[in-house]
Amino acid sequence: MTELHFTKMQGAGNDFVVLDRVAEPVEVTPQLVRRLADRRFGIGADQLLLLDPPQKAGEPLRYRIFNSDGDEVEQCGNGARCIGRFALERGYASGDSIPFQTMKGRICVKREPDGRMVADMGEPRFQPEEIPFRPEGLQHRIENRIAVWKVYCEPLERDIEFTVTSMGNPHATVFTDDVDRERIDLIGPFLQRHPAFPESVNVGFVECESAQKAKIRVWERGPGETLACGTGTSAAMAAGLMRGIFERRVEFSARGGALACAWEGPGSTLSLIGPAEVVFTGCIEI
Ligand SMILES: N[C@H](CCC[C@H](N)C(=O)O)C(=O)O
Repeated sequence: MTELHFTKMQGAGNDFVVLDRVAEPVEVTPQLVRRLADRRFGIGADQLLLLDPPQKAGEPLRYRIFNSDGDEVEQCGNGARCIGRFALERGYASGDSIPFQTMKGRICVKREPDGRMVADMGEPRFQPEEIPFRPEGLQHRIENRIAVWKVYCEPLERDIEFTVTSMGNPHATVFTDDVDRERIDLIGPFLQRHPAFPESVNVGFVECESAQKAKIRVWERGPGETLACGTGTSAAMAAGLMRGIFERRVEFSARGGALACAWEGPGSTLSLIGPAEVVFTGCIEI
């Protein structure tokens, strides 16, 4: 048995177990991820975040993400802010910002004077092959600068419309009049199982209050509904800007807290602003 030191963190209620493998190399298997993420037999988390040494000389530290089901995924926005704060407080960078290498490219995280963290999430992508999304046979219309897809949702016995965005990981965004009444527990798994999403998908539900304000819920790939989803919020803001629904900065209220996104449009990267808090540190026998 060995002792594994961990830090429990959360960003707007999306919670993480963070491991510093620069200081404490440990083999991480899907079984270990599931055990650490288990809310009764383990520590409990939506995702496990790894801070790893650079993969190649001259590259930044590596940031890896595992969903609570043990699968490694490409990106996690709330996790980016948390791992950024974690790495800065451990002195892995001087100043108030730090870059990371992720599975799908480089991101950078910066500490704001008010204590919130800003994650530069890269440029949102919308082409089906970038998601990945295989819309064969699905109807769509072009709204402003983006395709809005339509699919018949058997569990609801009605059509649903969504846009697709990649933030490195795949997202479908459903705009709705009442986010609290949406059966996201039916629509989420339905789209995740749909053959159009060969790598499944995170499904966001957005209720616009104005061009600068919205409520959001996300049925994530992996844990299901989380209290907040950073990449889902980023994908929703990007899709909304392309549809002409949102302006270039939007304040979101998720069930676990407040997030904000700023994006100037295609050709620029999107910023995700929000909290990143340490809940407790500990060690566990593995
Ligand atoms: N469930 C996501 C990963 C975590 C995303 C979320 N927690 C965030 O803050 O972006 C996926 O399978 O792509």
